[in-house]
Amino acid sequence: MTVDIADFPFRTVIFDLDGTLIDSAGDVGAAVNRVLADHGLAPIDAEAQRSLMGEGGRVRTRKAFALRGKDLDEAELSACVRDFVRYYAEHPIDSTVPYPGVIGTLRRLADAGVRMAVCTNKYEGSARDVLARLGLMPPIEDAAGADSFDVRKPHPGHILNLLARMGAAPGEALMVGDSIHDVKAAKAAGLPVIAVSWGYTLTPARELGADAVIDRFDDLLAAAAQLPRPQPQPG
Ligand SMILES: O=C(O)COP(=O)(O)O
Ligand SMILES: [Mg+2]
Repeated sequence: MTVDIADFPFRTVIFDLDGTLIDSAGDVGAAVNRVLADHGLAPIDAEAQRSLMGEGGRVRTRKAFALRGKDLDEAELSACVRDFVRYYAEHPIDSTVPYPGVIGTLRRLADAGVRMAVCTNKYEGSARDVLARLGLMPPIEDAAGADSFDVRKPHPGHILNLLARMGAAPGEALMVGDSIHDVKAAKAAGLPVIAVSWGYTLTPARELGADAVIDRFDDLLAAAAQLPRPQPQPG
């Protein structure tokens, strides 16, 4: 189905990053495995690494060590997270790529004047670095991470603070993500949400409670066109 971009009903789109715009689990997982190796622990395989995506580096590091039978106290965890961030920064895009259709779709949206930003549980610095290296910033104009505000997904404040920072109206915004954290944050913030089915979620995308699900990034415009149009806010 071809969609006229002029019919795109939202002025702003907030995208989740990992598992939605970019396939990053390989590079993230390699950094996790380096930290485990520093502690004499065996690496975690690719499938398990994918299941650790979506809640950010601190949760991922804690769960990775737990999978290897080691419970870290808060100070040990902080040190391991610092190492993870450093290792990840050394090799952020060795295997990371935007999913098929991302670059073309973002370009079409940007050309139509739609504003776009990323709301991720990655740290903001890591997110900006990866987006810039992949040539996605612009068209992505802002990125908020786990450390940008005092709340993060699934808290709605992660999205709402980002929209406020952009000067964008929540009532005219759409969220797109791959996990239950994205859907919960969007719904609590009052945004319609489209789930993508190729991400890292263990829950099938159609069970996340999103307003629509897409199986290809190229279907984003058509799916958005089917959603109830945002109502202009008075004032
Ligand atoms: O787990 C992460 O580091 C971030 O994941 P997200 O981009 O899907 O929020
Ligand atoms: Mg994600």
